[in-house]
Amino acid sequence: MIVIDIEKKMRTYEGNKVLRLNTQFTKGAITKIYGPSGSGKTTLLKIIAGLIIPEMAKITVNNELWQDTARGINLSPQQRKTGFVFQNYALFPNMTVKQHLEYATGDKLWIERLLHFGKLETLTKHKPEYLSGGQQQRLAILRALAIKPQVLLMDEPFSALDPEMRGMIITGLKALVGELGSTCLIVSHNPDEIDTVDAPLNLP
Ligand SMILES: Nc1ncnc2c1ncn2[C@@H]1O[C@H](COP(=O)(O)OP(=O)(O)OP(=O)(O)O)[C@@H](O)[C@H]1O
Repeated sequence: MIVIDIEKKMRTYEGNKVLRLNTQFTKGAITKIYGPSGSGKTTLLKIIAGLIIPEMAKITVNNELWQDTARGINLSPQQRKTGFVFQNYALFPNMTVKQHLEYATGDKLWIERLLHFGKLETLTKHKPEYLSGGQQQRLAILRALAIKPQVLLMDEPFSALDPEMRGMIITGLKALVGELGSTCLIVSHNPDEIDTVDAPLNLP
């Protein structure tokens, strides 16, 4: 579970805006995050991952304090070990599909399972430039899952997938999140994309 209380000034083209949030996200479940462009969806994910430092933050994950600006506590992104699916995938150009996963984990059985889940078993020797957009996006999802993260942060993770593939990935992802007991946040533009048990978070 993530318990979060944050304030972050955002420099937008309309002037300064403050992202304020005091809420919690359930373990073993997916929460969707909506909001107009520029409302701070990506910023929120990066704050949780430790990639953006807010003016005020208290973030607790499964009873472990990750950040408390009042007490000068701030775990590094490496210490937080979140799984992150970036909007632009951020794949390694010189690594094959399999190397991306081996870089994250030594668990060979888990890698096999992920490759099957992401329908990439036949493409293990390919580098990103030889993958389609949808295959690259699936690889980004698998890499994020490879570390069996307590916290899985996904920024528009299904945007390049066709409806059939999207349905399969979402079904598999829900099962994996439940199995790992991860807290998963998904930024989405499409309210109907994925139905979840938890109520969505709507940023103004
Ligand atoms: N490190 C930062 N410090 C201050 N402001 C930032 C920082 N990073 C981004 N911003 C600003 O915060 C605002 C919110 O950006 P963000 O990317 O979180 O929006 P978003 O809701 O994800 O939008 P979109 O749906 O278009 O991806 C933007 O105006 C952006 O310029």
